[in-house]
Amino acid sequence: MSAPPASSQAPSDEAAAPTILVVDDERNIRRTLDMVLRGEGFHVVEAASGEDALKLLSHGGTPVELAIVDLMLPGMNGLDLLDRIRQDDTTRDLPVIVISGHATVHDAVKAIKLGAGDFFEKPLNRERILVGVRNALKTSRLAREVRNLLAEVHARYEMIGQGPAMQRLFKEIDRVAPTKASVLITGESGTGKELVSRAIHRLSPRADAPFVKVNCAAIPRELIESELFGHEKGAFTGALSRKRGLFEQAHGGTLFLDEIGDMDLAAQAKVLRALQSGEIGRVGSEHVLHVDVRVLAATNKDLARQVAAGNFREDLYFRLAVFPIKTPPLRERTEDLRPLIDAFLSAFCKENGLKQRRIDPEVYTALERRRWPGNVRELKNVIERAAILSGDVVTIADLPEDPHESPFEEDAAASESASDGPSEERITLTDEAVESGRHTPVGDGKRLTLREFRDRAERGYIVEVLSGLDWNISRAAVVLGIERTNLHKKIRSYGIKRGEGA
Ligand SMILES: Nc1ncnc2c1ncn2[C@@H]1O[C@H](COP(=O)(O)OP(=O)(O)OP(=O)(O)O)[C@@H](O)[C@H]1O
Repeated sequence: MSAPPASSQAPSDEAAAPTILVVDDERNIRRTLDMVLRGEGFHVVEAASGEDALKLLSHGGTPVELAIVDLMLPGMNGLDLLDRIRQDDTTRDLPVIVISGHATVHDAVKAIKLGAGDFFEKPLNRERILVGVRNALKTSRLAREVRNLLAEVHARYEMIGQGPAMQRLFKEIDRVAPTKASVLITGESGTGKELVSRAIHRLSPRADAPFVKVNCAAIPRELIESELFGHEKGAFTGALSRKRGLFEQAHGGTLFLDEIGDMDLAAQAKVLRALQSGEIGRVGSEHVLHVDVRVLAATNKDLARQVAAGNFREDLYFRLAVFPIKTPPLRERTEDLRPLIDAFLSAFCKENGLKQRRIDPEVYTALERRRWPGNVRELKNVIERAAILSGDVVTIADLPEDPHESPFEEDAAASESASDGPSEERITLTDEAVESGRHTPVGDGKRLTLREFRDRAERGYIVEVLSGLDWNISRAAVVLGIERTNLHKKIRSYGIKRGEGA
């Protein structure tokens, strides 16, 4: 292979040329790659072993932008090297292409699962190398840009979201934060309403003053007034000393009234008065205190409906909803699932001193199919649990059952109407007969068709696997080697009930 002339897509000058690390113990392969890549204007550094490659990567100097690693290395092999690269914070995102001979295609597949971007088979082909290298560099640059954008967004709002719904939300936060307007944040539980309120405070001119949160649902009705406005010593039984209320504590800053939909009507009247006049009085005191507080409120209830039902004051509703913001449910922004999953997994491992995990791509697909009624909070819990259960790679077997999707409950109706499922009347073989291979008909002496026999055997095996795995569908699907959705279908069509065969 002779060095080709530089092409039009070659990096234009030496300073901008990406550095590519070639790791191979065979000198000829290193020379070939060096010639092909240098010919295209790339900068090449070489290592003859995994150990040398790690030294080179940790050495500093010109940052390596791509590594090409042979899987068959003496000492530390290519898979181990890849694993080490992924475990190190400084090289975790380095794109890696693996080189494999025919004998190691299986390992190459394993390497791709471990995060290798591509693989070159020996003998090496010049065009294949150049296309692979350019693609890997382009993909990694795009990924870096997305990461940087996400990091910027995260630093500003402390929330993750790259899809249009979240971009709209961020814009609304930016608009309203600098003002003193009250904001009513509505949205389903776990969608980030509290995070929105904190972002508004942080991005407001009040950022250095207190942010005080009140959970209106958690304070007993008889205590809410003294909690919000404070009390004098002896104002009521149990008022052993003078106490500042939350409005007073938030003076100059922001008061966040969470679960406002659960505040009773008497307290609502007092909050309204405080908002209208800017004046509050401690319980048991004649004194009037002037407070400068910006109020943010949140609820997962339909407050307009609460107003119509007479459970919420209309005047307070309008006072709070000067600027309404709605946090979108997770099922309407599935494009945010992957960045959320990655961020939760990485943060959880870091916080708990665990080795960073990789994610089997099937995990994303499986989680994208869920409905997430508990929204981001539910997703976070699922990921943290999976991180605890998993090994180096989080797989679908580490995911808990989706509590909102049980095929067993829907079974009764489904199995009654299932036309292609096995008919109870016609199937006469017992499980034992199937297991022992005795295909003798029983009952009316009619022989089973092959399809009926196969269905019966399949049903019995699925029940056995499910009951052995505590009826965990994700794990059973892995053991059976089929998609979860396919297993769901089979459970329905065979009319399998949880607990049967026990
Ligand atoms: N966009 C997001 N990015 C990162 N984490 C998020 C995001 N949205 C929510 N979370 C996380 O999900 C959990 C729930 O968020 P939060 O408490 O703000 O929701 P909420 O809507 O106020 O819930 P509730 O109505 O039950 O009080 C928190 O752990 C929060 O950090």
